[in-house]
Amino acid sequence: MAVEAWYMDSSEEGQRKPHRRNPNEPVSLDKLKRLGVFYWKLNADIYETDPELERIRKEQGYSYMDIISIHKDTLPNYEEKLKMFFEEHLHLDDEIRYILDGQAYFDVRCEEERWIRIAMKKGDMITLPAGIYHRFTMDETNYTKAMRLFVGEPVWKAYNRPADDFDARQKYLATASSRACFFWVLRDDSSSYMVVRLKRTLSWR
Ligand SMILES: CSCCC(=O)/C(O)=C/O
Ligand SMILES: [Fe+2]
Repeated sequence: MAVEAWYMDSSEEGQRKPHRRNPNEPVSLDKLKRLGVFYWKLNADIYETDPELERIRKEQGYSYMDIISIHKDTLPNYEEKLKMFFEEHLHLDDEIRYILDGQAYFDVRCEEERWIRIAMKKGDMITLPAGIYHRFTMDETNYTKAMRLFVGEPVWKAYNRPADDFDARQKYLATASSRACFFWVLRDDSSSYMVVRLKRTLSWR
């Protein structure tokens, strides 16, 4: 089953709670793609030898990887780190995470400034694009083990919002809006003439 995502309610109650709206307002994988968030489902039981993971790493250039176990007994400065992860922030590079065990939430800001909560479970791998505002929290189980991947030498630096002046943010906004426009045309009218024209306008090859 694909990853589940939904628009969050606006309650201030515990960050680890699901914060679904009532009725629930699900978010599709297509919507996530339009935001530049990409998803794979893998078999985490064989991550050490998984040819599918190898293929993705080669294809995407994810040369670096390490594993982080997030639990109060395993992560030094657990509370402080969780507080930091939950601040709305961006990175200048893509954030790539693969859940090997346990579960947790990533929240991403959509174009309308609403929070989308992505429920990450064992076997879920996502990339959050450079420049997207997001945050991370444990859920009520308080445990996850994740593989962190990176293109080249990792840079973990996070910039809390507001961080609008960074090139990565401006680039993100430009590509997200062209992507949204492109998907809109595809949905509205997939006539090849329109699509080709739009690709040209956006300099897409
Ligand atoms: C699951 S890894 C911890 C979270 C993190 O590294 C990050 O940058 C969250 O946005
Ligand atoms: Fe982050």
